[in-house]
Amino acid sequence: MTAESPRKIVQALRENGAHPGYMPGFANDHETEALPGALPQGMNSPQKCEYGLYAEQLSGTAFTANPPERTWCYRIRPSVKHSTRYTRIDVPYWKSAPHVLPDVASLGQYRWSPVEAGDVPLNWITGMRTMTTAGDVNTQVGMASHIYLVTESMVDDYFFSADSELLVVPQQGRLRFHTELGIIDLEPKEIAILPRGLVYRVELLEGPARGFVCENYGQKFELPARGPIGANCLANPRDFKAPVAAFEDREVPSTITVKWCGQFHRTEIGQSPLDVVAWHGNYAPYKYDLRTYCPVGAVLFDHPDPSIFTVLTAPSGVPGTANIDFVLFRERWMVAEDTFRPPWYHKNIMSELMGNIYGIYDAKPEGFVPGGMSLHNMMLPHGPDRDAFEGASNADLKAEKLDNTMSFMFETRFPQHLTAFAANEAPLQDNYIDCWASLEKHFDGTPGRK
Ligand SMILES: O=C(O)Cc1cc(O)ccc1O
Ligand SMILES: [Fe+2]
Repeated sequence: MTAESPRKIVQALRENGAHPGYMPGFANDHETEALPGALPQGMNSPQKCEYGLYAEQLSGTAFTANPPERTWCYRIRPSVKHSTRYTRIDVPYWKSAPHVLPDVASLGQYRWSPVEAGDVPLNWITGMRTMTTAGDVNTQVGMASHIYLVTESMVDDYFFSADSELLVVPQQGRLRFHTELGIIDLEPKEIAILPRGLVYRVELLEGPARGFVCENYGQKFELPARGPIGANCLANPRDFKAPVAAFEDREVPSTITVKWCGQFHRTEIGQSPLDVVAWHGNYAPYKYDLRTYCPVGAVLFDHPDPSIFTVLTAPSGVPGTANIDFVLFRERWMVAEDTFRPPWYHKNIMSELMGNIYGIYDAKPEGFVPGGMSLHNMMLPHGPDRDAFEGASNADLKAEKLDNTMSFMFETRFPQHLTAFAANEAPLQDNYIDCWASLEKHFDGTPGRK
């Protein structure tokens, strides 16, 4: 086993005190209290709550959804207690769909080098850089992809998105999400899901921090149907961790910024809104260690569709056709015989936004670097670059470990539109298309495998 193996990680966690701050399970019905007895038992709305707390429900699905997702919070003050009306503010780099610019061509194969943070301090809100948008935030379909750059903490400033759930994929640095429902620490090789409507602030633990965000306007991410794979492997439910309750009783002038229908609004509040002393329910943030993802793949020949590597999927309402699939390309053994092992050449009705967390991606040995992104939009051809093609076509097909590699894909059924930032400001690799230019013609009309 390597240093990165799940067994070693679990052992290390035990030695360090076994993460007292998290509860295992995907979309479990959790209960947690930071003060003894704060959580009512057997009912949700007692006439008076323990400690003088207020009961408040956060509904993440329609009341009548099946299953409904909601969480009961027992808090120092109800969230409605804020001191000013909402004031519209500008967050110029965080865009929402529909955002189709007449002078930006989204049709094309695109690749970007890593976006770097400059000298201006950036927090979770000001450092969000939208790369693509798809669908429509108002009708709750589609998504946006972002790069985040964080060089400073939010202190008495809080945020929530009414538009979306955020899937956070760190690539560099460490962040702490102080949320209404508890604290999540996040670093590369982990992901977090921040549900729609949840209030939080983001502290920089180790900077600069950079990563990718998939902003899901639609139905929540869920575990994919397992079909013939059966009950185990891929992302196992127990490896998702929700935080235990943690609250702040802090009376200081604070702000809450709300993303709502693509606009940003701010209100002032006289205290920390992270004042939930106890909660129970199945609508919560969670984190997941990507090293616990157990890949299943070709054990004899051929290359399966990348859906085999789906970590989470957000349904679109059309069965089998996701609003978003979150797909992980991680370390694994390649053993397929008489097979071209890297991804094949293809055109896809879904649009593919990829990011590199670390290492080398097998279809693109050069240019697709950690922190970088690529976009292969709806029905646009792509596949291995020339070196990957020639290398894999002539390789000695012994069992080989693809080691030290982690890339991912946000794959959506909707075409993705570039923002002006992606087209003009981010480090676009203008020569990306050339990576296929030197693919040779091998055909000469005579039979034989060449
Ligand atoms: O384009 C890509 O590199 C992503 C991808 C990987 C794969 O193994 C099969 C299809 C696919 O789109
Ligand atoms: Fe692809």
